[in-house]
Amino acid sequence: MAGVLVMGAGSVGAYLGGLLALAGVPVHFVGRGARLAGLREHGLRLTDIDGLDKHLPAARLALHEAIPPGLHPDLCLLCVKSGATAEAAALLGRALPAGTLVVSLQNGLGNAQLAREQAPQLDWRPGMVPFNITELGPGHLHRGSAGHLAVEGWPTDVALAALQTAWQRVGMQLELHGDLRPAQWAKLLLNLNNPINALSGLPLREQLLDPGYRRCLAALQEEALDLLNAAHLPVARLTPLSPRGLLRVLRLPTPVFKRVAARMLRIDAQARSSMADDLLRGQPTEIDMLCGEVVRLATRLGRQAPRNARMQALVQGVAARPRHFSPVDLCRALGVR
Ligand SMILES: NC(=O)C1=CN([C@@H]2O[C@H](COP(=O)(O)OP(=O)(O)OC[C@H]3O[C@@H](n4cnc5c(N)ncnc54)[C@H](OP(=O)(O)O)[C@@H]3O)[C@@H](O)[C@H]2O)C=CC1
Ligand SMILES: CC(C)(CO)C(=O)C(=O)O
Repeated sequence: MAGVLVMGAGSVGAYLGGLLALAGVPVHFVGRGARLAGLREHGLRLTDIDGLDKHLPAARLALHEAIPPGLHPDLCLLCVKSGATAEAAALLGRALPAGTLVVSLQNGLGNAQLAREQAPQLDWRPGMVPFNITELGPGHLHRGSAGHLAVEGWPTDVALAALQTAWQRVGMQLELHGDLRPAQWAKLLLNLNNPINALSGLPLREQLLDPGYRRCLAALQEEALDLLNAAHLPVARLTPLSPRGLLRVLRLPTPVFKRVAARMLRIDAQARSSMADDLLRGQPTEIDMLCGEVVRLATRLGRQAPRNARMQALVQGVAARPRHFSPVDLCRALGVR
């Protein structure tokens, strides 16, 4: 590949761009603040749950505070949080040649469309990152769970085919989907755990081992699944269990859950959701793109999503006045038995 631009060199951008750099692709990273400073001082260390441990010294990284003028990348990876999408998309629209393919590797369903509205001349594609990436120290990104990346596209998309080949060289699988929405909804269902994880104050694995938090997750997912069913919107299967099967498994007693969901629990002991990271850093959360999307779906159907709406309000409240919710407190707040 001639080159890739990473817009937003945070957890996802630095990790996935770093893998491309390891595969020999010229990568330009645009970042800011402490994250960029960390990369400049320490370079990039990439580790994962399967034993990867690679270091790219800062001298080998093309790090920028703004998109370098005159850049003609094969494609761009948009890796900013949802609240920064509109601004980043407008900057990309001014800097990149018309027709450049830009993949949104962001959670939720609405980011690619939001970006398209800012810069319609670029070729925006939604993407999906199924695994967790955490910054373990300045410049040190760690993948703490597993899965295949997915992007909306076809094998005839030359830039995507090259991206697929480059990532494959370093063990990262990318699937192309003609319509990504079923996979995006499936990912959103899993992301309904993000606010629970953030409010629990616990690492993901420990939080999922608590039956009260799991009942809250099952309640949020069930509400969303009933609405998706009513709207005739298909949901992809991202895990060995179907989305409905997962509801039953989440409600099992913990010793049985541990056995049945062994693959789902293959998460690093320290990994937290990206929303937990946001709350810890005092940054805006993506709750509107997750529970908010479920509430909007309910409104479109003339129905309600009271539990997702309540969760949205809880996260907004905690962002203003930090606190943690015990499983009992959270079940009570969401009206879950
Ligand atoms: N982390 C994870 O495990 C996963 C995350 N995701 C999704 O991926 C997306 C990115 O998440 P994540 O990597 O965790 O986010 P991070 O906050 O770690 O990274 C985003 C980075 O982009 C920077 N940024 C934002 N706007 C600009 C700009 N205009 N110019 C330069 N830099 C900019 C941010 O700076 P600043 O902080 O100053 O705003 C930040 O450093 C989100 O939608 C998230 O939900 C999906 C799956 C897993
Ligand atoms: C991988 C997962 C589901 C949980 O870490 C995530 O998408 C996130 O943290 O935003």
